[in-house]
Amino acid sequence: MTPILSMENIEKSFNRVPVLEKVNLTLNRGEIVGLMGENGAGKSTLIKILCGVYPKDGGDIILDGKKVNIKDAEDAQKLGIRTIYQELSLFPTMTIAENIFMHNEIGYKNHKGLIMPLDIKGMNRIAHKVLNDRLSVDLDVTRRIEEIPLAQRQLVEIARAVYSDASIIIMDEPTTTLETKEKEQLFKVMRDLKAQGKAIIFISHHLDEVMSICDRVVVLRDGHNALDERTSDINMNDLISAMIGKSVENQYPKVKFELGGPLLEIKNLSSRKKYEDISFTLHEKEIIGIVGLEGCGKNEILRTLFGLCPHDAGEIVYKGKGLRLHNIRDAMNNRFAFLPGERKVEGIFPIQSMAWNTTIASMEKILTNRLVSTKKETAIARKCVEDFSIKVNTPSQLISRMSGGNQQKVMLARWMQTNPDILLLEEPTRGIDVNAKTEVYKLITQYVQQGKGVVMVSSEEEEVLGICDKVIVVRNGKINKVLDAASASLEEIKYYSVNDSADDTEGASC
Ligand SMILES: Nc1ncnc2c1ncn2[C@@H]1O[C@H](COP(=O)(O)OP(=O)(O)OP(=O)(O)O)[C@@H](O)[C@H]1O
Repeated sequence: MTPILSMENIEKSFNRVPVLEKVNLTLNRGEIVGLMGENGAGKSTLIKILCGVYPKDGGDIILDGKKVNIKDAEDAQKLGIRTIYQELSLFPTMTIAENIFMHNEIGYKNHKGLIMPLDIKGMNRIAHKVLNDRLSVDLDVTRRIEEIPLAQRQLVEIARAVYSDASIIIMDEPTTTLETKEKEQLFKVMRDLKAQGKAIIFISHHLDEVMSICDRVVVLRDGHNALDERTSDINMNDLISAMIGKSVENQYPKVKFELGGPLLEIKNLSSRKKYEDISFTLHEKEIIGIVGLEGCGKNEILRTLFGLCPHDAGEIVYKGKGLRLHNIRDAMNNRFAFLPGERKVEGIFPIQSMAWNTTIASMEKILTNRLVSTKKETAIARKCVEDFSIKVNTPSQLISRMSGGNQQKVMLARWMQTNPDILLLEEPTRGIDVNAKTEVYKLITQYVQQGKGVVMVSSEEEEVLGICDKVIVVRNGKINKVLDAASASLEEIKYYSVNDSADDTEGASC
């Protein structure tokens, strides 16, 4: 059978630095192929070439047996290639139906060929049918995108691809912001699309997801093909070895330190409609994880500690003294640091260099006579490149031209540079590959060893159990359960995320 897609010997360099060297990727109808590799391995670049974002320097793209020349994104769409990026491209103030029909509107053409007026009823009916019949999803298509949760927005993007009759659908880390139940729904939709003969490329750093949903996996390493195998013929260790050239002995290098005195005491903290009566103590050398379903209030609790979310009752006591955190400046003056989860929106300064982004929170270190010393800035950036294994051509490279995972490492390096006493982390390893995750865990461990404290919010329950001392499960804005990470299980975290601890039954193993 002729593959629907065959990318052969694809080559690409940026500023004469090779990023892809003779890379091959094939895809068959009704097949889901996982595309994996370390941060900076070249996955997004390969996909962007397929979608017409970047021109290739060499090699061929063959669709259904015919060589094609994809000049731009419009070309790719005409050829039936659609990408669903993490940052969705929907119009928030328009309805689900209007988004599905964007650029494909139906209605009555006027004498200039413009579609006026639109057949709103007809579009609503068809949009509902696409969602219902093709994706088995029941949504009110007259709702605006801004009114629906992220997971549903992703389904709308997929519906748009399906309606435009895409035969190749590329999903770039689609599960990063999804909860377990939403992931299951997405996987069901992917299986349905596969049964309809669609071909899917699934990019993910989650080995378990790739092993469970993909038929085949292609691994890139440093811009070369490192593995192309059916998932049924390999195991996770094979995948890790192909990605990083060695196996990971212990993904969570947790060291249990004897805790010091109280560093931060949170007493009956409340913020109207967000969370209520939150109390816990963070000790020196302690890592606390806060978990719970999306919207439970966990992020707002963390953000309050960095002056980003106001609270209207309760107390924050830091090293024995009551603290007022009105804004970020207050928090930074008290040596608090915060790594936001939405890297692209709140983290990076895209038009600045990697070095600039690394040092922006610790400017005092790079000043000479009150002027920025580029020499000092570069020296710090170079040290961070080494300490955090950051892949970048030079520290002067624009951060927006770095791979997603490497941008995340720069964010962490930025805040570590401030030498904080308390590190507040929101989804610290989002978009980071398996090897880099372990490096980040090691860095966090070394950091708390110096008597510092970490509070982190993460939707990756394994990581919370793997590196935290204590796990606080928040449900409906309240602390529902506090678990000892050393003895708790994933099932307990999931259970207390959706069930009140007051209703504990024998089914809950706690
Ligand atoms: N526009 C660009 N200009 C210069 N270099 C670039 C550009 N885009 C990507 N690169 C470089 O190409 C390499 C591969 O990046 P790419 O984004 O393809 O990696 P990736 O495998 O998708 O990584 P991640 O898992 O972190 O998203 C990186 O070293 C990156 O810095």
